[in-house]
Amino acid sequence: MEAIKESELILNPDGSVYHLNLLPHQIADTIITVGDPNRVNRVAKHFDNLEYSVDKREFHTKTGTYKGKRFTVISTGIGTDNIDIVLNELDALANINLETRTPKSEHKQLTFVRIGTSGSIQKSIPVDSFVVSQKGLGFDGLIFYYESDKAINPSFTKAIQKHLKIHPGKPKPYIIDGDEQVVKLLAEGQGIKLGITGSNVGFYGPQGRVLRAKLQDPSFIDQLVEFKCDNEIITNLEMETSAIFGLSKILGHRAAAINAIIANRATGNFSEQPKESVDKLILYTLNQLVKLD
Ligand SMILES: O=P(O)(O)O[C@H]1O[C@H](CO)[C@@H](O)[C@H]1O
Ligand SMILES: O=c1cc[nH]c(=O)[nH]1
Repeated sequence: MEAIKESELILNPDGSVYHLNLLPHQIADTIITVGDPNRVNRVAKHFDNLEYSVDKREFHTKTGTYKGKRFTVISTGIGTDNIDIVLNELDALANINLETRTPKSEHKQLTFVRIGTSGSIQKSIPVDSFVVSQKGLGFDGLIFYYESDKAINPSFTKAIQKHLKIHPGKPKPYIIDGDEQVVKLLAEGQGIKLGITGSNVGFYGPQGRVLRAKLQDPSFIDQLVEFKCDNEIITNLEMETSAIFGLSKILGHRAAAINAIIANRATGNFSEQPKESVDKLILYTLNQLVKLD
């Protein structure tokens, strides 16, 4: 098999992958992703022991065990463009022989779980609640750079493309399923909501926020609120889930996401205790994930 060229799979002088600075033995099979680099320590402080701690740019990584299960927690920074880097480099660590630069003959499936913050678009989902993403709805267009026909949920993607009045200059929206088993496990807790999570390419205009710049389509959030397919609704907006779900499906991994709702866009409220909410979410998620095979 032909080796992947140095310009395509870039390795640092110590053999680690280019942006993450990680070596294959430094990652676990279960990987928690968070947007904020500061959140990595807030997850890893619960570990029984810490094996590795590696930082480069916004990508901070810690690997250790919690209740005997091995976890890696990594910050992705903000946005689906960073997810392209994080998912491809983590997959390379697991599934490419970095010495021969060829894909390994045996596929290793990783499990990705995003622990994030998000804004609810439904009145009925208050701040400080937790939402598990049954599906990711992408406005980013990232997966269309890959062969992704088999990754998308065809009926939901068709339904959202029909429902939304999307300006032709914007990427087409797409919907991807989260991993059924991991989603179910994360949704077990009392009061946890399930829904479709929208991932937008920005925090302000792309999520319908107006400060000074006027929106091309002021009805966008209302259109999202009204969408329903097979009794599933769009619950919340953030900036990474669609790409994590999409690339995981394309690369043969499992993915789920759970978000603390810190803003309610329908009522205009912001959480009075976002840090406490996220810390509660972290502990809940770790305790659920130790039950995973
Ligand atoms: O809190 P994190 O995980 O960063 O997630 C949300 O917060 C950031 C925006 O403030 C975006 O990354 C969004 O997805
Ligand atoms: O409304 C919100 C809150 C957190 N993160 C987002 O991307 N949007």
